[in-house]
Amino acid sequence: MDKNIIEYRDLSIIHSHQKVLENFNLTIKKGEKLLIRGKSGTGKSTLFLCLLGLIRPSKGDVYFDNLPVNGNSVSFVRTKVAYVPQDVDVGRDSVNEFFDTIFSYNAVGFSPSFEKIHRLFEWFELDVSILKKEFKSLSGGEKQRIVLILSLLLERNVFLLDEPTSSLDSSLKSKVVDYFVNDPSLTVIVISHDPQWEREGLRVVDIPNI
Ligand SMILES: Nc1ncnc2c1ncn2[C@@H]1O[C@H](COP(=O)(O)OP(=O)(O)OP(=O)(O)O)[C@@H](O)[C@H]1O
Repeated sequence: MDKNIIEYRDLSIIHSHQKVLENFNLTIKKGEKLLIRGKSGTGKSTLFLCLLGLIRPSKGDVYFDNLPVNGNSVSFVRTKVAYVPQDVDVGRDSVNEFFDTIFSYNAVGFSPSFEKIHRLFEWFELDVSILKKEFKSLSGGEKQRIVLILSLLLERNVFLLDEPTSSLDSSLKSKVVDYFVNDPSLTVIVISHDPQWEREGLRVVDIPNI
């Protein structure tokens, strides 16, 4: 576990004249598990969006697998990273249609097996009948688990999880944390205020107020 997978070098972000991050440095090694904490508005989600090329830094660079994230590398980065945002809106689609849409993209290039879908539904305590329901009609906790399952079905090794357990009860939180923390092949960066993520071996990074 000694190869750097993500590096924020001297990153500064200014959103509409407001300084959000200033000279921020962070190096993440392959297989590491990181918990990002900090007050609301300190720029935690912005760190994820910079890595995905959705926000351009005002100063500094982000590197993924030693490549600077820019117009040439961003599609590569997006095929390697699974991003779970705080809120997901998929219109009126059923869960099945939502999955079909994601797996129809050329950048994904495969469909998950039914066994894998069923195994994950079982692990996260969801009934497969939910596949037929409108995503919009699900409870907050069901939606969170569906999006986490989707991120795992993508078979990527780097996970950016933005408050992924905020709507789950304690026992489900623990299952989600177990799943992501116990697999040494995964690099996991989670933004959460939930103490359940504070596991041994997980590095805590506090984003300062500026
Ligand atoms: N596209 C944008 N344009 C202008 N301001 C933005 C933009 N995106 C984010 N911001 C501002 O940048 C700051 C940091 O936002 P960010 O979402 O990264 O914070 P956060 O630490 O993840 O917050 P929270 O814990 O509340 O989710 C906030 O003040 C936000 O309003």
